[in-house]
Amino acid sequence: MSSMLFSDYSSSTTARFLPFRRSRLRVDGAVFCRRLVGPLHVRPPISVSLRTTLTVHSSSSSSPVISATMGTGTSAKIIDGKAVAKIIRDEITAEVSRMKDAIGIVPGLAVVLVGDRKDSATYVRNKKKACESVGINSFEVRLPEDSSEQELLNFILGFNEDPSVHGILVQLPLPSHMDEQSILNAVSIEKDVDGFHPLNIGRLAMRGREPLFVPCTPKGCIELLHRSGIVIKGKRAVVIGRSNIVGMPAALLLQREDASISIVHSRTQNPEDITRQADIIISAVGQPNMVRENWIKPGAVIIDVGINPVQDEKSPRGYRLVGDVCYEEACKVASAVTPVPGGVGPMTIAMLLSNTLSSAKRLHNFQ
Ligand SMILES: Nc1nc2c(c(=O)[nH]1)N[C@@H](CN(C=O)c1ccc(C(=O)N[C@@H](CCC(=O)O)C(=O)O)cc1)CN2
Repeated sequence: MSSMLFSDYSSSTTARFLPFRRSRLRVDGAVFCRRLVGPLHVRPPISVSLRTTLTVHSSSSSSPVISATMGTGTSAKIIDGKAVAKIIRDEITAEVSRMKDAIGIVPGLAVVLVGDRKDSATYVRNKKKACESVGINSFEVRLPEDSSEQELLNFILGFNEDPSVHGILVQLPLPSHMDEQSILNAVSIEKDVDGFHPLNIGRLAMRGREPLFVPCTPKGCIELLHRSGIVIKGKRAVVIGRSNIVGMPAALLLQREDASISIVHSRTQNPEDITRQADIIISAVGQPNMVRENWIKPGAVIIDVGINPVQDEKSPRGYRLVGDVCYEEACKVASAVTPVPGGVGPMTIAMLLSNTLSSAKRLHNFQ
């Protein structure tokens, strides 16, 4: 019986929250995939001849799914999230301009950053740039780390009332003295472009109810599957991780798409026995290279949400980013894989733009 190596960030954090301040950089090397799962009970990999197939639209020039070029033994298609995100941004640019021409309204996004985490500051900067690139107005508030909850709430309440703001986002994680729940609850459900308000999540969980917004990262995962021609209906899907912002909503979304869902988490016994049955795996735990070849059914589709820094002296930054999934091994056994970086990450921001545009359309009754 193997014990789980990953922690799950079941309150509200996810892989990409962790890196730079809370945890030290993780060290790995040439054989990193092997080292990280040492204590696990490893079973022999399933024969490739048992390979099942999912419908993956192949590498036509217009498809975002392109063939892997990793050499012998590699068969997976690489799902290029950067390319898909660019296509989506172009679509949004056209819609923003159509809306402006028709009714003179420009969508607006307000982003609030508390504290000086470097990674959060980078994400906020990238969101601002992305807004500029599609013609969405952005409003940024930066508050010092020691701000009070009330100061932050005052900005949120102001944006709730501001008609030029159609989306409000509070960059997470918040400093530990702040109560994330009460902050997220304060965002108007109609401007909750992150989709983190409990009413939006509740609606996502209920049959026959529609959330106004779906959280950006899980929405990006599903969008990648759709745009890569991967059929979800009727498939077995496993989500690794049960965070509020990725794992849980990803499972709800897959269920809405008529997949049969299992959720694997830090208390799951023998997770690889469950993941090995999956046609689709979405991993969001923040453990570098945790998912190994023998966790993956031949032909499965792998969506890797983890963005984990590992030490790398050769990189100018001193580290490089790897996913939750051992990419080299997944490429050998899966039918399609998202890379890290360049997979789900860019889709998170594209979905934020998409949610902001939808919000402006809804608030102004523009079809
Ligand atoms: N309020 C929110 N806070 C946070 C969210 C969120 O969706 N809403 N998600 C994450 C961070 N995040 C956006 O905020 C985010 C993380 C990573 C990327 C991305 O494009 N990553 C690149 C790699 C970037 C690099 O080289 O450093 C990639 O994967 O290719 C986009 C957005 C936590 N907080």
